[in-house]
Amino acid sequence: MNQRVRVKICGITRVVDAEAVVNAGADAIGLVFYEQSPRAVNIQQAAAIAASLSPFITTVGLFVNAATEFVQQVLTEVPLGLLQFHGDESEAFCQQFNKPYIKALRVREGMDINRIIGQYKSAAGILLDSYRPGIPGGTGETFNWQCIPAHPSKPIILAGGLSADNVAMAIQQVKPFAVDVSGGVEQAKGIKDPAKINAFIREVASVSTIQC
Ligand SMILES: O=C(O)c1ccccc1NCC(=O)[C@H](O)[C@H](O)COP(=O)(O)O
Repeated sequence: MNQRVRVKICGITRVVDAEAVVNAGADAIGLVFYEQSPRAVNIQQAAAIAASLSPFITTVGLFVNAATEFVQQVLTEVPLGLLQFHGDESEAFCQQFNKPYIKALRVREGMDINRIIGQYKSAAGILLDSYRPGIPGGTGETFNWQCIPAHPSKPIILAGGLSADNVAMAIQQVKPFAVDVSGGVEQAKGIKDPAKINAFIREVASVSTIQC
């Protein structure tokens, strides 16, 4: 089966950036509900961004070791299509919200990625990101893509240090289901750059037909 590589632009903090993402043809936006992030949004900001989106764009809510009650509160106030757990959450934690979710794994040398994917049988997909001690995500750094198993049991969303300069090479090497970018399409932390978003999506489209 031939499949287009999907694009998620993470760390949207402004309606104007969400509009740029939609106009460029991305599939999903990410809203970071993690206070320590420079890209964090509060519930009011998130609700305004989500309300501004066109149909068929997935709104992804990103959490890092959040309390159950906080995730539930966000879900009652923001229409999220998908949850992204970017901390040390267990499968039991992730699936309790009865929402499709993706689990982020921060890849380290020697990690048995297939084994860990096996611990998240209920996940809709697995996001692979770079590992840097003390920083849960949005590092702007790539990792060794050769660590990624050739035939993972879940759709892979490749993240970590992607930009228009390397995303085509990444897709050709990894053949992911989707790519996820934040820092690589910014002009400043939390502020997206429409020209970089357009360039990123053009590069994805240039190599996007893969054999599944
Ligand atoms: O963006 C953040 O600040 C962040 C903080 C804590 C957990 C995750 C975070 N971001 C996740 C992402 O934006 C992406 O999934 C991914 O990490 C790619 O980021 P980048 O390397 O900047 O493209």
